[in-house]
Amino acid sequence: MAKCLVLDLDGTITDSLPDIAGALNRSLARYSQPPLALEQVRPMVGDGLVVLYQRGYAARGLVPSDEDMALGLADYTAHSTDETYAYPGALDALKALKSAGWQLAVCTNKPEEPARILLDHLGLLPLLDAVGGGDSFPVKKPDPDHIRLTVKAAGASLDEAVMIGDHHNDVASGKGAGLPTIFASWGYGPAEVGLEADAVANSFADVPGLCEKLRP
Ligand SMILES: O=C(O)COP(=O)(O)O
Ligand SMILES: [Mg+2]
Repeated sequence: MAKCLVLDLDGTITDSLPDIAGALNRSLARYSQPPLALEQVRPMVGDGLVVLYQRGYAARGLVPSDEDMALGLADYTAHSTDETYAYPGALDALKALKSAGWQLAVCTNKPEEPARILLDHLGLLPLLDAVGGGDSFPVKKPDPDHIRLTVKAAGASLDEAVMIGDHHNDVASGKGAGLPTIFASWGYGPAEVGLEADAVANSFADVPGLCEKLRP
């Protein structure tokens, strides 16, 4: 079996914050609430859209209804590529790993439909062996089974996999599944998450080398 890099999506491959915050703020505007700043939304990202909406609404003293959630998911899915871009070097690093024989899988707490739309839009989907979304399985990060099921869907082995992410949930779930972990320092997580990881990447250019080091 081939080696496999499991990648988080938001804050690791893509800077998705503007579109996530945009959808949340359009939802809050329905209740005449002023928009939350990107800096306020950034630490709310990481546990999927439902929790994001709960946190965003809570910041305005509100609780989202089921209808708010359904409309919010549809709105985000329709706008997930408006202002979201891959971080510099992402495509080159993933192509380099692929050429070196690595399999690639995305494990994200974002729902699978907008995740696939976004990855397809950025030209990354053809490089991937699996996309494990926040609603693809009965579990999501930080549950290590989200990683295990994504690696399995890629047809890869946990013994040869590496996890990279920008959030405590990524490092915790990766470690829980027995994977060496890389902290993506350019994302949304606080720098302290790097202390929990086996390695810290400061740009995508670091990633292929760290992968080979962690799984020689
Ligand atoms: O949508 C989220 O809250 C987080 O998504 P991620 O797991 O790709 O960072
Ligand atoms: Mg993330």
